[in-house]
Amino acid sequence: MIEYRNLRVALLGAGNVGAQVAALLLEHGPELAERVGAGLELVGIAVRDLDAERTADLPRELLTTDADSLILGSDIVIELMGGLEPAREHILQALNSGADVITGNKALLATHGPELFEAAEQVGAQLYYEAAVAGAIPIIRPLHDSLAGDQVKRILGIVNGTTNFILDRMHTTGATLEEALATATELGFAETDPTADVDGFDAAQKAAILASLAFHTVVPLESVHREGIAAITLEQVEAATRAGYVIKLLAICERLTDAEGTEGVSARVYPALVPADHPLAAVHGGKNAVFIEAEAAGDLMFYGAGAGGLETASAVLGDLVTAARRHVIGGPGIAESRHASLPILPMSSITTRYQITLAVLDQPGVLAEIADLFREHGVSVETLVQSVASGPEHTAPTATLVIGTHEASESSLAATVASLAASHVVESVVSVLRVEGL
Ligand SMILES: NC(=O)C1=CN([C@@H]2O[C@H](COP(=O)(O)OP(=O)(O)OC[C@H]3O[C@@H](n4cnc5c(N)ncnc54)[C@H](OP(=O)(O)O)[C@@H]3O)[C@@H](O)[C@H]2O)C=CC1
Ligand SMILES: N[C@@H](CC=O)C(=O)O
Repeated sequence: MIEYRNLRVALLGAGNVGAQVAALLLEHGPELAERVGAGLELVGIAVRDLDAERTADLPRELLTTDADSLILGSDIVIELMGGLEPAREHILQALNSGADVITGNKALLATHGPELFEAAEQVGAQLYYEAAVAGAIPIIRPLHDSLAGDQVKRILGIVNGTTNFILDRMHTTGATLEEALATATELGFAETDPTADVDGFDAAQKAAILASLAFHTVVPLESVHREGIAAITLEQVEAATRAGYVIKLLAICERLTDAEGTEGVSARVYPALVPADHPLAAVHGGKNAVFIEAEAAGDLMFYGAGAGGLETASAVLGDLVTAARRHVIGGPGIAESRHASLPILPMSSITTRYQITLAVLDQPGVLAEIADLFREHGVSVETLVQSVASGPEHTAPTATLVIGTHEASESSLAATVASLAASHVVESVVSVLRVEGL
């Protein structure tokens, strides 16, 4: 028996995700009302173009281009427009009018999160964002609530479906990056501007959100080290496979102590070699997975669809039910806890393992010379594989060396690579990849 008045829900955006949210809400409205204890009335859907094709059949009379009027008088506003503006303006307008807000907009949260959370706190409203990281996978609520009493040490995640899809296609079918990206776009994984995926911006935004939440500190987007997959070649992918690895774009958020003893936070995104038998290597297609290492809970893994309209709509509707229940039950909003103020450590503070591929002269003394360069910079070599190359492009006999290191600091590794590049026995540094998950 529902006694509470209907809650007015405004939806901003009816694209890949928004259209599915609207369709599910209209289809399952009565069932959701039972779960909430109040009816959920979709009062309108703001779009740019009333005549654009939609991925779901939506009642024409719900569509409007007047987002401002729609927000006025709504209890809950769902922002699925994407981009920074006018999404930021609309969210602030909604919060300031006392509405709770749900968003999947990681770009906005990573850029203007503190301002938005502050605005929510001021008026006692809630800002929910489960869909902003890893699509359908519940990861925000576990970090926000379930692990609130624990100490998160490290998060290692595949958080961008598009790049995982691309790398997976390159590994499994030999497709080029461009071919695989075209398919990811058709499937609705890719951002409107897919360089946001390929160049690691999307993953960096998610890393900033995860690190801020996990370490209760503000981790600005600019502090996230970012490398994308644009430079990853089929040759590197094949070489990784031969060596027993797969290449994955990883987001890593870590609480660590640097060489000077400063405790801080590192958030970074880069393509890394992951051992083929590691669980992350088995994350295929547009799927995402997030590992969390926590002091008391130990290792946790979350896996599922990281992108896609329908899948992401599930996370949005979960937030909607949570927000609506709070309206029915009442009580103040719970402010985001971001007051730890841990320093953000630079990339030079991190340590990991590396795999360096070199084209070198194939002549006596070369190995000794290269070993000396590693020793000089304090980087310990763990494995070395040599293969001899021949062909018209080689004027002198050339060999390829694939060198795996023990754990080394980023700064020592950078110095080693600079010395290798300058060495007369090295024709070129073919690639440097970090190795994670060993
Ligand atoms: N796609 C995915 O798999 C995932 C997406 N997200 C996030 O969810 C959000 C939505 O993504 P997605 O659905 O893919 O985006 P789309 O680009 O497919 O859809 C955006 C929607 O917003 C509308 N819109 C854009 N600007 C305005 C404006 N100024 N005024 C009114 N309406 C506007 C568009 O209207 P019109 O249709 O008329 O052009 C469109 O309906 C983004 O923040 C994205 O990062 C999060 C997780 C996964
Ligand atoms: N473009 C994103 C969509 C979800 O956040 C991705 O590929 O993961």
